[in-house]
Amino acid sequence: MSKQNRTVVRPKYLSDGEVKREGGYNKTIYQTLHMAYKPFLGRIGLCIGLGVLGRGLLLANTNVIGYWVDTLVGKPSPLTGMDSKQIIILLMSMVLTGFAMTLVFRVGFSRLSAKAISSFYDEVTLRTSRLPMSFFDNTPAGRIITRFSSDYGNIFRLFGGPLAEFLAIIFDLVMMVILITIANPLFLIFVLFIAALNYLIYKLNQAKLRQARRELSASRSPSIAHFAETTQGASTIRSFRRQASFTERFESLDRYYLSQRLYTTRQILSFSFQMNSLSAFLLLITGVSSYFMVEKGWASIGSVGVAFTFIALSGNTVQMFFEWLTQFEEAMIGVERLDQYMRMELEQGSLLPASSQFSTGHATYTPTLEKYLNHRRLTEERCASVEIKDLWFRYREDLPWVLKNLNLEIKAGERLGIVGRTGSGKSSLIQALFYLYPIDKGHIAINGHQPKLQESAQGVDLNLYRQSIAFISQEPILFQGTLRSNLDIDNSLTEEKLTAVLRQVGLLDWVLTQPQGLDMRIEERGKNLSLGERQLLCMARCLLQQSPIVIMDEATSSVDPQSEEILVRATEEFFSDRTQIIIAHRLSTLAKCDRILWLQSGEVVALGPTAEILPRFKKTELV
Ligand SMILES: Nc1ncnc2c1ncn2[C@@H]1O[C@H](COP(=O)(O)OP(=O)(O)OP(=O)(O)O)[C@@H](O)[C@H]1O
Repeated sequence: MSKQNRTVVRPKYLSDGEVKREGGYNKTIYQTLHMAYKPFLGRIGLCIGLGVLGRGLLLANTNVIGYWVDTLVGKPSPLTGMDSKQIIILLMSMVLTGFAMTLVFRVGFSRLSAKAISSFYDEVTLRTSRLPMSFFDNTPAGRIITRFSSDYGNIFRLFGGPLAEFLAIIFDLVMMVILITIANPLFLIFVLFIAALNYLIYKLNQAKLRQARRELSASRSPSIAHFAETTQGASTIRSFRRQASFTERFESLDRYYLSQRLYTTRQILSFSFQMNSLSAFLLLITGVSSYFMVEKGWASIGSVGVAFTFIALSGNTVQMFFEWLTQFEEAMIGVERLDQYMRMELEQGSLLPASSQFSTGHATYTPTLEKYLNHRRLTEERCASVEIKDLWFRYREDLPWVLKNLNLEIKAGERLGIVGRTGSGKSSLIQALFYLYPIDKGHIAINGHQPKLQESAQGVDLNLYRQSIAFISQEPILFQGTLRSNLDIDNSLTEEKLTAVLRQVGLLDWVLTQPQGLDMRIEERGKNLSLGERQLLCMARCLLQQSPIVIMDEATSSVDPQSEEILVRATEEFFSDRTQIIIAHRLSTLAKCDRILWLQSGEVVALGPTAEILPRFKKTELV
């Protein structure tokens, strides 16, 4: 397909923005593969040794048969003096030993390689889950999914097993060169000539093939991203009857992907055709030359038989080698794309767990520190104070400030309500409290502790800091799994404790009516539960977390009056000994707050006792 043709298919609203690399691979991928295979190098070396020997024994049969032919026509050979029975036994033993060695190599190598490449996947996951929030804001989910599914699929399809096949082909080629040379060194010239021509054809195609595969990988994610977005918004799309435009967009993106696939397939076919033609041509030359070599007495019939068999076989093997090489390239492009995620800078203050094996320059916990932190809390008190000092906050350097010079102290055990019109910065203040985005100016501290965001800075561990805040968000977040796993994330709580908390939030009767009780299945994002049930479950999870600070972001906006009452009670009773920060659109929920913070365009309009600020806010904003 011509370049022009391919541009026509490209959809006009392809907005995925995948970065397409050109030229050679990123050098870091070799380091990455080395780190993945390092723990297995000894055993892999042993498997490879067995593989080479095994293939050698299987192929050397041809040489033994060649010597046998020479013996039969009366020429001296290494087998002179052996009878047919002994030669057959020798051949059989070589085949059986070679077969057993090849089997051990294939099975052993494939298992080790699969383990090595899975460790790479784990390491990428460890780092990707710790990337800054801005990465997730700016990267469509489909693009991330493609890297972890399609790209990783390409890697595993080769490194997870068939790489042994590819290596076996390489062993065959090496052994063939050795065995041809043993049969008659003159044939080495043919072998080198064949190898050079094959290499030339490969080089002529390599850049085009590599680029086609890269483009193919990059063209997959826009349609997957669009698909994911469509399934998430299916009910909205139906209610606005926008199915047609979504389908059209999907088809357009999919056509783009298919055109890339077609283009790549054509490149591979053209390459295969060139290799096939070359093999046929070379076989003809070798056949004719061998005839003249025997005629001139430069080679025995047996050695010509051996060399001709190998050269005919090597034509196929070389072709297979280059076909595998293109698959290898596809896998390497996958490694390159995942490696890119693995090398990204982590969120400020985030450290890799001590179990991380790859050294990529990211800060990592020591096992002692990790163990120590597992049993630590920021404070053993039931509540904690929050200090916000000269805080300026924005989501990215190129975006405007959303919180401007905020100064505020929330006392331990205080209940603070936050009000403000939509877009005034209420939720952003919560993001800032968690340090989810870098804070360039000012700081926030809990009980006087700021998180340690740089290695050289002072402060407490970021996770320890975050654990001291529990959050009930606008949209209750539940995960696929059981009810129990959603409440007890690290599986450390007793049944009694879980039941007691469910009773507190008024959900126990409902749970008991479920056939599987606490083990009932929760679907993706809790979509098999009502919004109110989801919110109450999040409330229960929050209670179990026992954090000294509890944040509720519009927690009462979408539950029925009865559930709202439970939530209001929960705020007043269950969390009464905690520091509470409440953002509620129903101002009745805020009536029991000690103080109200009134925000407008990211600035403080007023901060004071509820009885004073709430009526002022109502008068100004709700008239
Ligand atoms: N992830 C983000 N990236 C960039 N800008 C954002 C992001 N989230 C919010 N903003 C911007 O920050 C400003 C404050 O938004 P915020 O969500 O804090 O308002 P809010 O007071 O909580 O509004 P609401 O009551 O509607 O939830 C808005 O202008 C919004 O566009």
